[in-house]
Amino acid sequence: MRRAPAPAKINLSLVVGPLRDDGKHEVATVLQRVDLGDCVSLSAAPVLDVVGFDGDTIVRAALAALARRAGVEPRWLARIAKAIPVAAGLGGGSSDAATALRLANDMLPEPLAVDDLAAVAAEIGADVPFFLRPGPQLGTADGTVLAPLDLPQDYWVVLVLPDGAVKASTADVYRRFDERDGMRGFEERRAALVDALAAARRARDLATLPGNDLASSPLAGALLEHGAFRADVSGAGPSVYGLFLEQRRAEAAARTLRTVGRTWVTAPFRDG
Ligand SMILES: C[C@@](CO)(OP(=O)(O)O)[C@H](O)COP(=O)(O)OP(=O)(O)OC[C@H]1O[C@@H](n2ccc(N)nc2=O)[C@H](O)[C@@H]1O
Ligand SMILES: Nc1ncnc2c1ncn2[C@@H]1O[C@H](COP(=O)(O)OP(=O)(O)O)[C@@H](O)[C@H]1O
Repeated sequence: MRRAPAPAKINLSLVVGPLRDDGKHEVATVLQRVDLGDCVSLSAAPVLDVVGFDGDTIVRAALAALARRAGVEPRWLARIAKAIPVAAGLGGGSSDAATALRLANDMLPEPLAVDDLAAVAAEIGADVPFFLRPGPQLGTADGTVLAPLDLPQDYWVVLVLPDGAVKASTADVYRRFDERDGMRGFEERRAALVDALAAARRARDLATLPGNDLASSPLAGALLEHGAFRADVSGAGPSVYGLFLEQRRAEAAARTLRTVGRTWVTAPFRDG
């Protein structure tokens, strides 16, 4: 049996552009894994089975796609221990899928090359290839073309999932963006993100990254009032994150915001 963590992500920036012919949007997004995570374990089994989380479709689809690409039968039992809230904009399903792909690929007699594994991941979802890579990444095209970023990691992250917030599907959130005609000026907004990334040497500099074009929340303002140097919605929401320089202030903010929803104090995920 092999086991590995499947960390959540936040989008430190999410610049959205035009709808493409394949139904996805051009984006430029800064993806950062955080230390709140699921755990995925994998063992050899007579058939493909996924246990531990009843609603899983994505780990199953990923393992089936890997087996097809590798020309083998999908003979794995995956076990998911869920800690990341579901449909919260924190990428839990994508992270589970990427972790399962990595573990299963390592068990193949002839593992797929890194690029082939990333291609299988991209078939499963736009966020999945990111979770195959270490460290923060800039995601472009539909989010699956990745480039590593050398960003500060010395801050605390408060996550808030507001009570009663039901996530519209990611597809609906992108559709609403189209209705707002938000894709105007995409090239300029993407260039502004690249410039801000080049300038980000200290944690506090992350405050100058462009925000989230898809979603906004008054909770971001509340986190800033509690001392966050940056706060925004993660992905299509509804989770909101705040970045703090001091653990003490992060914990105080999380305690106060427990009146509006579930909160976590975490930090950038470190490999190894
Ligand atoms: C918004 C983001 C930000 O990281 O994440 P979440 O908030 O869902 O975690 C991603 O772009 C979501 O990635 P993911 O959740 O993997 O999306 P997918 O399964 O590939 O696509 C679901 C649907 O979202 C829309 N979609 C997704 C990615 C993209 N670049 N453009 C889109 O328009 C499409 O309608 C697609 O059918
Ligand atoms: N292993 C899984 N973990 C979480 N969600 C899953 C999983 N498999 C399928 N899903 C479905 O994927 C959708 C997106 O879930 P998730 O990845 O948690 O959130 P998000 O896309 O908001 O980051 C949910 O509707 C959920 O039911």
